[in-house]
Amino acid sequence: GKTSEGLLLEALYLLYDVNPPEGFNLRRDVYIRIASLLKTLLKSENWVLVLPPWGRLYHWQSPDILQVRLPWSEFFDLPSLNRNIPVIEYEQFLAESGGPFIEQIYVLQGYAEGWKEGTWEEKIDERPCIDQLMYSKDKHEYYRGWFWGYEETRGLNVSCLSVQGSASVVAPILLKNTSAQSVMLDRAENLLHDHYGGRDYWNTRRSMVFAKHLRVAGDEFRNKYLQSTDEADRTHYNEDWTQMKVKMGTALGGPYLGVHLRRKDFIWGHREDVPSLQGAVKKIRSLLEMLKLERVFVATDAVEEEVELLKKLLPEMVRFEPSWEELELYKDGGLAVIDQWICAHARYFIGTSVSTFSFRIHEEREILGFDPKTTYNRFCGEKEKNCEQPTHWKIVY
Ligand SMILES: C[C@@H]1O[C@H](OP(=O)(O)OP(=O)(O)OC[C@H]2O[C@@H](n3cnc4c(=O)[nH]c(N)nc43)[C@H](O)[C@@H]2O)[C@@H](O)[C@H](O)[C@@H]1O
Repeated sequence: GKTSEGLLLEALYLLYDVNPPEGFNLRRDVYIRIASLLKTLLKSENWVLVLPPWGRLYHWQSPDILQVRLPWSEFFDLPSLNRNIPVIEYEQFLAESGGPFIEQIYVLQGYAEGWKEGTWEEKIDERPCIDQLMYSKDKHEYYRGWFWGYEETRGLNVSCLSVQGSASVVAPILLKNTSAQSVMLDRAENLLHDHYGGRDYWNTRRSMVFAKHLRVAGDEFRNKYLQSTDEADRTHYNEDWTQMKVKMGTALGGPYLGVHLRRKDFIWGHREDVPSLQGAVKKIRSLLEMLKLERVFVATDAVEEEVELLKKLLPEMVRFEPSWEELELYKDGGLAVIDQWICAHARYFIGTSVSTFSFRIHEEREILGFDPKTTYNRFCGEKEKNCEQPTHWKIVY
């Protein structure tokens, strides 16, 4: 993207996608990895990240609402993302680049031979594709693919890259690729973090500010049903995340216990680290007593029968139960964000083992300035012998 005099030409576009079965909060983690790759690219060329539209997620199961081709602005605040790295929505890419074409697609994969124990090295090589390609040629020899539900989009060239390493391992390949103006990395979850939990990680994480309309919906609910306001709870939020730096332990949180109870595919595998509903309620009651709290807010993906049982076991529980209009407006993704936002503002939080949904709540509370003791807690399975609690990832500014 440079002339011989070093002048910047038009932007180069980086696109990416993730393995279809992965959920929303795992995808948020992949965004952080890609953002650090983009920062590496920006050191020498003028790249822009094209945000992959949301849609057709396995966990978004509400019937009768169309949840595809959703822009990031449905869930996140675009100006906040842009204070970290240059990003644009896919629709803007289509308008700017003048057509529904992505010039180069690299499908990321592992190495067919695996890697030898004890000899970890970062590497990347163009290799034959291992799995069957999720792209097929149309009559013009262009590649069709999922492309987030944009049926007109085509790829001009598809090849596979075997990778082992952190996100920036791809940078040399993108930088030396002078011809393509748009490059997509598919199966981007194969890249690791450049530096998990470091300053760069946290800057990107802090820039992922939820869309204002979702925060407002969560705040109104806190106020109305949980007697929780930022004033009383000492959880002031700065609209400009670059200006927000709260001393740990400053936040008090609303007078309620926040709970994330991940169910569905987390219990179908009969995992040892996830409690029964009875077990979870027992823990909730003991926490309420210990914390001298009367209210409990529960975020869960439990199926209807389980919710009914929960209501019997824990009649005082408060949940965000959307009206039809609210469901249509916020969609499954927005409702999950509202649940997370309310959990993030609780006096004390307890989540589910290894759920990225719970992890993102931990981070939100870290940003708000909660004492880690009130955040890094999880339920234990009844049969679990050694119930290790979540790691405290301290925020770095
Ligand atoms: C087994 C693995 O689980 C991983 O899930 P995990 O980390 O919990 O977290 P997520 O990646 O967010 O996927 C779980 C999805 O389920 C819904 N969900 C879960 N809990 C709640 C809740 O309390 N409230 C609301 N409103 N919705 C909830 C929501 O759509 C969320 O994005 C997946 O990312 C992986 O792809 C894989 O499926």
